[in-house]
Amino acid sequence: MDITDSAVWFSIGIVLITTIITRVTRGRSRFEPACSTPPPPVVSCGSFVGLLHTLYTKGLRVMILDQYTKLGSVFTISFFGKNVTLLVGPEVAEHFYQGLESEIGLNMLGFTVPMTGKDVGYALDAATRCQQSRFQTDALRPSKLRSHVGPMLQEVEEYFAKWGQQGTVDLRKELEQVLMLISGRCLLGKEVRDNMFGEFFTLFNEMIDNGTNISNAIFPFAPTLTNRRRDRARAKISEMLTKIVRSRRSSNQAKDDVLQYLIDSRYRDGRPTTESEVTGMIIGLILAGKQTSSTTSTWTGARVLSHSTCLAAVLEEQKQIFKKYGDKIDYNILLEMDTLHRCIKEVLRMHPPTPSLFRKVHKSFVVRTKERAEYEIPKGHIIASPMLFNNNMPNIFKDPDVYDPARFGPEREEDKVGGKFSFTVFGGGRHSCLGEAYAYMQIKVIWSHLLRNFELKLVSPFPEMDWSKIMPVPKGKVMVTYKRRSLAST
Ligand code: HEM
Repeated sequence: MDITDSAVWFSIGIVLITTIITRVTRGRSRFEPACSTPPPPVVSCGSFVGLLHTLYTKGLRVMILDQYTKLGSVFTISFFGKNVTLLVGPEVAEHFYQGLESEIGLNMLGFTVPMTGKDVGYALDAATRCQQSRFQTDALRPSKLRSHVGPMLQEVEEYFAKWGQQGTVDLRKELEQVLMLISGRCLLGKEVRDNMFGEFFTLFNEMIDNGTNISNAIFPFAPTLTNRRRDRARAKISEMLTKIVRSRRSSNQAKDDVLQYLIDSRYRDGRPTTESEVTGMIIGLILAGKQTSSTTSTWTGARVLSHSTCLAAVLEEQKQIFKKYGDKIDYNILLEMDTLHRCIKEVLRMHPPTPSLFRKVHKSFVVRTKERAEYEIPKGHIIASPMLFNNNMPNIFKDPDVYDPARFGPEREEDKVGGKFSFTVFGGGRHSCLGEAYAYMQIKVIWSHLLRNFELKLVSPFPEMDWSKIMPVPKGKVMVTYKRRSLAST
């Protein structure tokens, strides 16, 4: 990781968090009852300057490592009276992921509300959101996913059929496109995919571009130009989707896509979902899955194509599967692609699309470190689970800077040996990702097709990380040359 960039990212993160805490805590009592368990050690204002210096000169990981070595796995960064407590490593992560929402809040995700709308997700109370999560979980469960493989494959085949015999492309742009087509087809359905795909995703990209910057996260409702652009795009998206939901309902058309599942979902009291809830939930799913999957697909290309042993291993796997099943691909065959799966998982370890998760403490709680020290994390603190650091802890992941997919193989299983919360790239506990299986599935459909049909070479330098977004992405173009080939003849 680029040191300066990570430093900038972390500083921006700190500023963002401070601002959010200020906004969230404004007007509330600061008094917390005294207790016998001590609070975590604090990186005070004095050391804060040193901390920033380390951050800018040596990077985020070294900075956290310094504090981790000095203070242990739980420490608070305190500045201008605000507190962000880092919970480093799996031993102290349990309550972060498992705590009740009344105790550990998700307020940090409030910036998504202007995009998903006031009737869904983080705009709602936990009980209603839980029911909506159930609709989304059901829509993405394996029994439903099976039927998406065919349409995904068709989108992928049609898209890459347009490539010539050989050429040079920006892999990042190509993969973004194909993933949008897959979302259009499997999540949104035929009306969007066939009739308004271009317009829909132009608007969607406009909404994301103007809605997921650090500034939106700090001031999601301020009357800024970017917020206005975001809202304008969102209003048009909402209009398009509302028309589709209304038309499907009035004509009793039943489709096999996630949108239809959300339209047909009912709350426990029998109430059907409203148009604006369906619209908000489907936007939420695309929002959660689009950037994360396209970033991961691009990194998969960059890593595998830069690593001859991995490239040979994934190719050999495709050859063996091809020998067994010919060019047929279905849900079960995708599950057999273990080597490819591990290559993607290792990419996620090294390039987690969400480098850290944040929560707000609503009720003080006690954590116990592996050295048996106990600390009470006071109400009002922001807590962070820094995946970017956790995924690189050498006591869990051997030689963490080395791209080594075999670490997840049956002999090593480093993520399991380290304990329940060692690998939280898809979150964990109460709010773990609902789209994990879907994400792996679409990335495997794309990469198995590319490996089988093209000889690829990365021709631009290995990409750096662009930290200017809430979800960092590969910086610049990721240029790749391709030449058609047939796996059967290799
Ligand atoms: C490589 C791809 C992906 C990664 C790395 C990823 C990562 C995550 C993470 C870390 C969380 C937890 C957030 C938190 O605890 O604050 C999450 C939640 C979520 N993800 Fe994903 N995600 C991916 C793809 C997807 C896809 C494709 C979908 C849907 C189609 C999806 C839907 C969701 C939803 C709905 C939640 C919210 C769960 C809740 O709040 O209960 N994700 N994801």
